[in-house]
Amino acid sequence: RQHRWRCAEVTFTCPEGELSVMLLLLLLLLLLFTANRPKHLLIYINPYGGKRQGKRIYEQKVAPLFAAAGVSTDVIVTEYANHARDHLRTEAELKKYDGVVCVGGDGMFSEIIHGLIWRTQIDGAVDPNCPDETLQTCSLRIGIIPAGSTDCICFATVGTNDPVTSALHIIVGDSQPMDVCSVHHNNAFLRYSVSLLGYGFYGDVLTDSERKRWMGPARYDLSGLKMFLTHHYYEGTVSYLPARGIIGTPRDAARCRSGCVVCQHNGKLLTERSENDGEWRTIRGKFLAINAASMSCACPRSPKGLSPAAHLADGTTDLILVRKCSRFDFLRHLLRHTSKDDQFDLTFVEVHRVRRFRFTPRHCQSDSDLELDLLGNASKRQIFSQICRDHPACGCAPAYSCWNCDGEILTHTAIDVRVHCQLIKLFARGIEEPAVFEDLANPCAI
Ligand SMILES: CCCCCCCCCCCCC/C=C/[C@@H](O)[C@H](COP(=O)(O)O)NC(=O)CCCCC
Ligand SMILES: Nc1ncnc2c1ncn2[C@@H]1O[C@H](COP(=O)(O)OP(=O)(O)O)[C@@H](O)[C@H]1O
Ligand SMILES: [Ca+2]
Repeated sequence: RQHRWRCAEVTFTCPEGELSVMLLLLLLLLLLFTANRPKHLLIYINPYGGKRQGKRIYEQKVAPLFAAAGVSTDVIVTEYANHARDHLRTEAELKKYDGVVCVGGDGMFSEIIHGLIWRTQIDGAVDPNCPDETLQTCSLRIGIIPAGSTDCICFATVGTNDPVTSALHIIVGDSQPMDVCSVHHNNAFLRYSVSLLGYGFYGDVLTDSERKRWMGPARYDLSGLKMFLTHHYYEGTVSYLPARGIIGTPRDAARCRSGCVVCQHNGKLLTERSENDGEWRTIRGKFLAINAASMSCACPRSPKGLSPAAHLADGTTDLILVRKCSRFDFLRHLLRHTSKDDQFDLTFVEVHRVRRFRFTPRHCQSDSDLELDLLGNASKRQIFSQICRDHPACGCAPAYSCWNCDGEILTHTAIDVRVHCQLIKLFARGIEEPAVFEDLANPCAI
């Protein structure tokens, strides 16, 4: 609640008519030319997200504010999934606008960035399929009016999921840079991600929850419980390029806040330096979850987020590996998403701040890789007998999961992920620290 903004009317009185006209003109000029306020916005509403209230939220809470602030709008209510993405990619006359706004959840935001980033690369003659290309930054800012199920991107950039607050951040023209991960497979582009890329637990929760969409946001709670009880683990190899020379670690007590110096420092450093600096590291094992959090992923379900010290715009993602453990231990880890305890202070959890990572599930590894896994001299048959011992009930190879990519299912399992520092900008300013009242002895002075 402390991050909520509200409108207020202030009446100024001025004894002289001429002076009041001058002040009014000055104010109008300031608003027109000095502030970075948007004047014309392209708005996409997902009528299908969250509790299906997107259209009502926009019409009742947001449109009147835009009108009062003199912001003109072109509004499109989407008619099908990927409508907004495809419109932005091919049709939208982007030159007319100062920004694009989505009304919906993380899935709707994802559509917008896919449309905008794709369009920017094609216009700039950059090949989005090449994972090593330096992507062009998008010039249009993006606003989010939360009307989805988790709304983690809004919560982690504003501090609250409140349509009025988000509308006011858009109106005053705030600007918050944000990192974007590109996801590729064999030199083919798959998706972009800004919040959570999760394999295993979060991939399974998402797949199961999509079948329960009729339940609205509560679908995640039911699927979360079901997947917790199912307790699947997945084998594979994770390789990563640690972020070197940057300030900040995933275990810091400090948080990414408005005007974050870590983002400013690392952003500058990483744009100047070749990202291939450093050595790749490899980890093989059995995991309950592999999560990459490019921001804290804070949301009402997890107010600190999956990686509380992650940064919005530092050019890195926090790679969290939760190794196979008992249900009880996994529950301890999950409960720490919701409490103040350090969720990484567990023997089966490790976290690395990285610029790039790859994952290959066990079933995609070549035979020679598999043989190497088992001390070099194990035959393929021995490897399969190992698998069957782990799954006595079904006697088959272990199942494989999918990736949860900002709440969208990604069925490719073997992926190559690279962080693009500050590729997009939001109409936000990061989470503001609560005001510190210094003059407590004299509250009137405050
Ligand atoms: C037994 C106690 C369990 C407590 C678990 C609490 C877990 C909270 C995790 C929050 C993760 C947030 C990451 C955000 C992901 C969103 O992008 C994604 C899509 O959002 P939207 O399009 O708005 O619906 N949401 C999810 O994947 C939901 C994950 C919920 C898992 C329980
Ligand atoms: N008009 C529409 N009909 C059906 N699906 C849509 C429509 N517009 C957008 N979508 C899709 O709806 C999905 C969920 O959207 P989102 O806004 O994230 O809501 P939620 O937070 O409830 O998941 C996204 O995959 C998006 O592409
Ligand atoms: Ca980041």
